[in-house]
Amino acid sequence: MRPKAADMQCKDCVKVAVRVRPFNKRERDAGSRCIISMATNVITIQDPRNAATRRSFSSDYAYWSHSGFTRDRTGLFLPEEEGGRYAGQASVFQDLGEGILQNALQGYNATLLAYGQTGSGKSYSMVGYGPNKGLVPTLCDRLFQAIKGNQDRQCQVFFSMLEIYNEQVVDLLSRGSRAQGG
Ligand SMILES: Nc1ncnc2c1ncn2[C@@H]1O[C@H](COP(=O)(O)OP(=O)(O)OP(=O)(O)O)[C@@H](O)[C@H]1O
Repeated sequence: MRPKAADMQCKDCVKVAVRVRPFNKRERDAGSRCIISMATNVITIQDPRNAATRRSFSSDYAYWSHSGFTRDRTGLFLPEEEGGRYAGQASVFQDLGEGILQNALQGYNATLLAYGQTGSGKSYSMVGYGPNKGLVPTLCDRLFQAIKGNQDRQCQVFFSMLEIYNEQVVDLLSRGSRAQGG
C-alpha cells in the first residue's frame, strides 16, 4: 500500500534543530566563556568584545547540552536535577527520531543531516558515544524491534550513511573508504 502524505508525522516535514555542546578540555583550559544563550527555540549569539552586538535566530528545536548535566555510573549524561534544562540524547530522539521512525514504519524515506565544524558534536548527536546512544543507533534498534514485533508484514529496509568532508563524499558503511581526519 502506498503511503499517503496526510498520514505523515508532520506537515512541513523539515525540522531544523540546534544543539550546544559542553566545552571541551581545550576550551575549559583556555577559560572560555559561553556566548550562546537560548530561550525556548530562540538562540542568541553575543559578541564577547561588544555587549551591544548580539544576533538572534530561531529554529524548530534548540537543545541546551552545554551545562547542567551529570554522569551516572555507566557514563550516561543526565540533567543535574529533575526537569533541568540539559537536553540528553533521549530528548533529542523524542523530538527528531520518533517522527522519522513512525514515518519509516509507514514506508516514507527520511534523511538526517548534521552540519557543523569539526568537534561541534555531529557524531555525538547522530551516533553517540558509549551509553549515550545517538539518533541513528536508537532509530535502528526501534525500527528493527517494531519489524520483529509485526511478523504479518514483510519489510525491506534501505539505509545509507555518508559523510561530506572537504567536499569529498565518503560512504561510512563501506570498510576502507574512511576519509583522513574528520
Ligand atoms: N551533547 C553533547 N554532550 C556531551 N558531550 C558532547 C556533546 N556533543 C559533543 N560532545 C563531545 O564533544 C566532542 C566532539 O564531538 P563530536 O565528535 O561529535 O564532533 P564532530 O562534529 O563529529 O567532529 P568531527 O567533524 O571532527 O568528526 C566529543 O568528545 C563528544 O563526546
